[in-house]
Amino acid sequence: MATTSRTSTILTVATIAVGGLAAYAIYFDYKRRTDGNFRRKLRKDKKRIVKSQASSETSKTGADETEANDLRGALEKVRAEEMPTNPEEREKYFMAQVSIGEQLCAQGPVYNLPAAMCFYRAFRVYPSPVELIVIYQKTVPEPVFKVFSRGFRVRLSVRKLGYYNFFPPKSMNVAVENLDVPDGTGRLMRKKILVANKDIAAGEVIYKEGALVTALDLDLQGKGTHCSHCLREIGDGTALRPDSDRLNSVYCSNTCQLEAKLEYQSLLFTLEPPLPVGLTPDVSDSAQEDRDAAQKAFVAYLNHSAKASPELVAKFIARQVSIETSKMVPGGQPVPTPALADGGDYTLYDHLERLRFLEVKPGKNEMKLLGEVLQTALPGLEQFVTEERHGTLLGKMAYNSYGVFFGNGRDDKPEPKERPEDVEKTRTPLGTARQVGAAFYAVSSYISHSCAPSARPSFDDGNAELHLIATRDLKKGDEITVSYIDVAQHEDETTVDARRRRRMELARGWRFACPCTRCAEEAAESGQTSEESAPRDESKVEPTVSRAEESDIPKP
Ligand SMILES: C[S@@+](CC[C@H](N)C(=O)[O-])C[C@H]1O[C@@H](n2cnc3c(N)ncnc32)[C@H](O)[C@@H]1O
Repeated sequence: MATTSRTSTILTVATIAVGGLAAYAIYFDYKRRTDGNFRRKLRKDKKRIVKSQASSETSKTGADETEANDLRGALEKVRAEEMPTNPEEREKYFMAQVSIGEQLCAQGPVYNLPAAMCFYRAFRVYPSPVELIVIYQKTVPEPVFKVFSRGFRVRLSVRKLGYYNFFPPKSMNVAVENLDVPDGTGRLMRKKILVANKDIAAGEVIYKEGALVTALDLDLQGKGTHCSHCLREIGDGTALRPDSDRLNSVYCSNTCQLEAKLEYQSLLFTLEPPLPVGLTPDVSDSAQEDRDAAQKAFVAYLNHSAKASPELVAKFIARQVSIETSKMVPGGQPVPTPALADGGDYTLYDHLERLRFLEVKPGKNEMKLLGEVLQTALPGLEQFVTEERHGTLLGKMAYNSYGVFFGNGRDDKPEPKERPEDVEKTRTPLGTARQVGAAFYAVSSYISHSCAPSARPSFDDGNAELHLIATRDLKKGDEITVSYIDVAQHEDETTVDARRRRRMELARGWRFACPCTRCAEEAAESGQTSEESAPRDESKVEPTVSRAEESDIPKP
């Protein structure tokens, strides 16, 4: 592949990783509108195909319907076929299918569907589906590519609707269920809850879950007391301090240093090649200077904001890009990829897409500063971090993150300068003030709050891996809850005070009125009948998710 074409493929794969597979269509459209070479190539392909097809173009009446049925039938057939399992056979199969597909393309429009199915078979065994679509888009004749894309869209919707059949992995002993609850305006909103999928005894570990991204509290960054990647406490003088790291990161081990480098650090906070060896486009000295300046400005912003969510967003984007692009290097160093589903070919973006969030207003210039870090590392990547996407990502990180704490937590965290309602909150049963950092988890994000929770997060390995422990015996199907806040009644509080404090913190951080039995019982005991200033639940899901998920919620 020529260098420029290779570079643009890498970039497209990276941008799709950020936006999800569905964003591919938007990218395609963008390229068509803006890229002269791309348009010329399409026109050329089109002419060639139109010429070969003109002779056999007949009446189209009823053709669409027949085509759709034929396509569905053909996809079903391919899905039922066995796929080779070992890598060499898969490669041979891939080459054979592409070659037959190419031959069929030359045979005229009657063969468009069989040709597209060959490309679809090849697609099923290719390790980086995103990359292959980009290549197909550039090389497969347009009419055949159209049939393939239609099939691909069918596959996307099947994939979308089937997500919870694969996620979370059965080995985690939990499942996601729907719960339709009043939203405070007379309508129902669909919440997701986590339930046990087997009986679990009090004290047992329900599951262990690794963080998708972490952010050490900014006042601890660079101190050498905690690992910037896994958040582990580090013994005196044993911290590894890589040179020229803009964030001042330190690591507890070579493993953490390498993981961080592969997942996000190279792209965001160093001048090292942002992508695996062999994929990084050449960069000039002046571009490196721009990169340096952009990273310094972003880090200055992070330190000033003292919030974890902007850092979590940046690391999440970088990790997606690293995972997807690393698949393009056969035999290269694999970027650690979390096993979050029992098959189903889901990307990191799929695990984020369905999560509920509150809208947040990013800090001034935040998106621009992040965009410049991305743009100076991989020019073009920034175009996918639109204002809307950035706001959504930020909302999801801020709303779903857990605080990581060890033992009883720290007690030396600086007092926040913001107003109480603006202080960033993570789910921490000891209170956010006691965490050493924040971390984002795909499965644990689904756990609802209760003031008398059925489980608690614990970090017993001394790092950011979350161990979920049952606080009482659970039966299969029971809801798993944790406390998002400190729910203990403190010595200086009456029951009424403690209840009020809990409800205030939940309203500030997550904007919902806790309906748990403890809140209800305590209200009844103290003779409170009406709810004091219950906030309307303003949390939401992305429109693509609500359209699919909420269409079957009963209307009032
Ligand atoms: C971080 S999300 C947890 C996952 C969420 N249950 C979902 O539907 O995706 C937090 C949101 O879940 C809902 N939630 C959590 N605990 C709740 C509870 N005890 N009662 C009602 N809603 C709750 C609220 O909408 C809250 O803002």
